[in-house]
Amino acid sequence: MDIKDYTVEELEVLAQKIRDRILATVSKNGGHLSSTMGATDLIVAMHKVFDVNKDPFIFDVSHQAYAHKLLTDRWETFDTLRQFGGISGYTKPKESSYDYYVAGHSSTSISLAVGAAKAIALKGEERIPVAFIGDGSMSAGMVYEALNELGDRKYPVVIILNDNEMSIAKPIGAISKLLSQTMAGSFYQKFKGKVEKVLDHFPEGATYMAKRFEESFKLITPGILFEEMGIEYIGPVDGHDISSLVETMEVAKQFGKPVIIHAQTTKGKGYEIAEGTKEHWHGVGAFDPETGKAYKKSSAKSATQIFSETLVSMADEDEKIVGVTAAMPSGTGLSAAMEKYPERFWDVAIAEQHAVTSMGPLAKEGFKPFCAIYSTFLQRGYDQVIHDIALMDLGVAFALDRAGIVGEDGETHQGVFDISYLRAIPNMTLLAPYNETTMKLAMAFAKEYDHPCAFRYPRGSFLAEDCQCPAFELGKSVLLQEGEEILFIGYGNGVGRAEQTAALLEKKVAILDLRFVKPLDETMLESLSKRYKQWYVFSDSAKRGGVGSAILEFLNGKGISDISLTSFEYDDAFITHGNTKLVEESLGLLPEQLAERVKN
Ligand SMILES: Cc1ncc(C[n+]2csc(CCOP(=O)(O)OP(=O)(O)O)c2C)c(N)n1
Ligand SMILES: CC(=O)[C@@H](O)[C@H](O)COP(=O)(O)O
Ligand SMILES: [Mg+2]
Repeated sequence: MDIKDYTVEELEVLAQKIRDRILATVSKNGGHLSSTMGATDLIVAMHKVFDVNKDPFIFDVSHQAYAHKLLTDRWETFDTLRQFGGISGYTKPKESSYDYYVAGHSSTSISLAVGAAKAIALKGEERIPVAFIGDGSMSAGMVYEALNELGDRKYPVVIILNDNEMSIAKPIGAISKLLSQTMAGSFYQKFKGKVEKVLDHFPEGATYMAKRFEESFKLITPGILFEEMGIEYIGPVDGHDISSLVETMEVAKQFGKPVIIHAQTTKGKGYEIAEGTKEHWHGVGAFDPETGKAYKKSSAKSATQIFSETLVSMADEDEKIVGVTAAMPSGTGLSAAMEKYPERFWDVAIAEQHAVTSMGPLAKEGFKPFCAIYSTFLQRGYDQVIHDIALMDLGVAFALDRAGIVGEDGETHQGVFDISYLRAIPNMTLLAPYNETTMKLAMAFAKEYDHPCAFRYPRGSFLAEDCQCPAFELGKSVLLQEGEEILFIGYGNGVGRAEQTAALLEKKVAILDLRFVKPLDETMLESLSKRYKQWYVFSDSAKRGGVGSAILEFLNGKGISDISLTSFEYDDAFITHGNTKLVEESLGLLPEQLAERVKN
C-alpha cells in the first residue's frame, strides 16, 4: 500500500482501520493482540517515512508486525493469519519480499540492522536499515553486542524502541527501570535543546561547565545509556501521535548516523479491554471481541500446569529448590513458585544465556536449580549449557517446555532440536515423562540427581492417560506391554502416540517407555532385540540426532544388524505453523496414518 502521500489525518484513519482488522482477525484466529495493537501507529509512521521497497524494515521477534503485513501485500490474506497454509504470525521473507528477515526469537534486530548497514555500505547504496524493537527485548545480550559495534562504527541505522513498559509479563531489570525514567527525560530533551543554543554564544570554558551540567541531568534519563555508547537518542516521544512520529522519524532519517527513537506506547492500544499492563492479552486464543471472553477453555491439565504445581510442592518441602525463567513466568508456569517463594525463583528477563549460567553457582553451592525454558529458547543458551553447566558437571535440571510441534507460532518456535543438541554433551542426562504421574516422577528424579539433566514435555496436555508407574531410575526404561514381532519405542509424548497407534492395529505390539534417551537402557534394548525385529520409534523430535539415531548408534555399536528400525520423528526440514493436528497430519504423524504405515 503506498501511503507516501497520505496526510496525517488519513494516516490516523488508516491506523484505525488496521486495528479493526487486527482485532477482527485475532479474535477469530488467536495471535499476538496487544503487542500488535500497540505498535500500529509506529508502524504506520515508519511506512510513511521510510521506503519499504528499499530500506530494510527489521522487526524484533516480529510478533508485533501485523500492521506491517497489512500495509504491504497481505491485506487480502490476513484472515488466514497463523492458520495452517495461511500467513505466518511473524515476518517471513518466503511469504513476502517486504519482510526483510525472519524472526520469532527476540533481540536480533539491531545485529541484523548492523549487518544490513555493512552490506549497504559495501554496495555503495543509499538505504537505511530500520530496526523495530520492544522494551522487553532490550534485556538480551545480543542487543548490547550490536550497539557496541554500532556506536563505534556509526552506521546510519534508525532504531525504533517501542516502549510499552511490558515484556510478556512485567519487564525485569535495570535497563527497564532506566527506560522508565521518562519524566526527567522529556524535561531533559527541552533543556538540552535550550542549552545547546545558548552554548553557541559562549567561550570554551563555559561550554565545558555547561556540558558537565548537562551530563549530570543525562544521568537520570534513558539517553545516557545510548548517547554514551555513541548512539543519538531522541525521546521519549508519544508512540501514538502519528504527526509527531512522522516528524521525528524524518529527522532521524537525515541523521546519517545511528539514532534511537524512544517511543512510549500502550500495549493493546485501541482495544480497551486489553490496554495497559495485562499480560493475558499478549498472546491469545479465539475470543469474543465484545466481552473479551475466551471461546475455548481446555479442560485437560497441561504439562506446564503439572510442572508448576509439582515444583511448588517440591519447594514447600525443600528450601534448596530454586528456579529461573527467562521472561516466560506464566508460559513456563514458574510464576506460581515465584509468587510463593520470590527469594528463590527468579525471572531474569529475556536472557536465556544468563539464566543458564547463573544457575551454575547455585548448584555448586548446594542448591537445586530448575531452569524452566522452552525447548526453542534454550537454543540461545547452548554454549552456556556446555561450558558453564556440563563441563562443571553441575546438578542443574532443565525443564524444557513446548517440546515438539507448538502449533500456530510455527517454524521459529518448534521445540524439535533439543534432543539432538543436548545428547552430544558429555555429563548430560536426558529423560522425558509422558503423563501426569511420570512428570512428577521425572521431576523427583531430577531433584535428587546431582548432574546436569533435561526433561522435556509438550505444549498443552500429554497425549497419554495417567497411570500407575514405577519411579525413574537412571538409564532404566519400562516395558509397558509385550506383543508379537513389533516393538514400539516411545519417548516422552511419543509414548502416548505409540499407544494410540497400537490401539489401531489388529496385532498386539510391544510398547516400551524409553524414559532415558541418554543414557539408554542398553540391557533392555539388547534383550528386546532378541524378541522383536521390527522397531518403530515415536518421539516429538528431529530425526537427525534424535531418539532413533541414539538407538541406531547403540545397535550398530553392539553389532546388532537384524533389526529394522523406523523412526516416526521429524524429517530434516523446518516445520510450518498452524493447528498442531493439521501440521501433524501434513507430516503423516497422526496415529491413523502411522498405523497405516506400520501395516504396510
Ligand atoms: C529469545 C527469546 N526469548 C523469549 C521469547 C518470548 N517472548 C516473545 S515476545 C516477548 C516479550 C517481548 O517484549 P517486547 O519486546 O517489549 O514486546 P511487546 O510484546 O511488549 O511489544 C517474549 C519474552 C522470545 N521470543 N525469544
Ligand atoms: C512471541 C513469542 O515468542 C511468545 O509470545 C510465544 O508466542 C509464546 O508461546 P506460548 O503461547 O506457547 O507461550
Ligand atoms: Mg514491551
